[in-house]
Amino acid sequence: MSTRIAFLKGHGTENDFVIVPDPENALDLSPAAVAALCDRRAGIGADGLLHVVRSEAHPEGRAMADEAEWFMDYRNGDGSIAEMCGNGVRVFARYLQRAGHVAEGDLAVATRGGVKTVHIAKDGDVTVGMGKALLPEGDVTVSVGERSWPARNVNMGNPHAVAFVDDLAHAGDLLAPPPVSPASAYPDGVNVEFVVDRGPRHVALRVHERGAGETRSCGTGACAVAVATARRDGVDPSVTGTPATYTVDVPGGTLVITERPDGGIEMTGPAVIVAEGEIEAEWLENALR
Ligand SMILES: N[C@@H](CCC[C@H](N)C(=O)O)C(=O)O
Repeated sequence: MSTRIAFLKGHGTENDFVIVPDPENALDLSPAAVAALCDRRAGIGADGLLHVVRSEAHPEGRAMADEAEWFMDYRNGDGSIAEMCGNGVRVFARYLQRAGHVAEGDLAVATRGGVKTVHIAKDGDVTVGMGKALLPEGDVTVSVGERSWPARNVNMGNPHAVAFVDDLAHAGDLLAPPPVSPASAYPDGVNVEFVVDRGPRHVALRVHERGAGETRSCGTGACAVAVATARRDGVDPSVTGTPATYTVDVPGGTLVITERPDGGIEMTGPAVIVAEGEIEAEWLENALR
């Protein structure tokens, strides 16, 4: 490991990330190292970490290298691995553009959830083709204290439970993961979204993310919410043949989600780089002691 490690800090609707460019996959980013970097008091602080690696250089990216030059090795803030991060992939693309690796326009990014197509627009927004939602059968219940709600199980490459509530305050302080039952529906843990209506095809959410706690936004969560809301409303683009667009307010901004008749979901929102710097290798070594 070199004595200093370059990093950037970025966010998408305030879902924030430490970005670590490492094209040749030379760094040993253990779960403990990721958790130390994402620590908001003793580290840089973030909901998650975007390890930027050439697909060819990463064992989980290699099979996608013909389609996508870059692999998003996404880690949650507690060091755990996740399949996908919708805000992360947009910030990842913004980093690649800023670093001169790609131009505005379309690019493909390899993720554990498959290859995603990203469009970097001139106006600053970034759109990602998230693929299709899976809606596993079976009843799921989300609880907070004395209250509980039926929830929709939605898989966006990663697992979500979407509960419609009367008031977002009913989600409580979200300092701990809200219990979801049956636990067997989510053997690898779950991201939980609480949703209220704001208007026609317009909702707002709060989210408790697996591996990160309550965050200001979750892109895969916003897509899960858009699909769950559409089905609740009797809207299914594969039946009507018409795309359905939902506006999803998150605590950190707004995301616009469109589901097409072929089931493909696109998400648009801002992606911002706010700082860059160097990590002291000595600090990291001490943090891991
Ligand atoms: N914030 C992300 C989701 C990150 C992964 C999630 N915590 C999980 O463990 O599945 C997003 O924008 O999608």
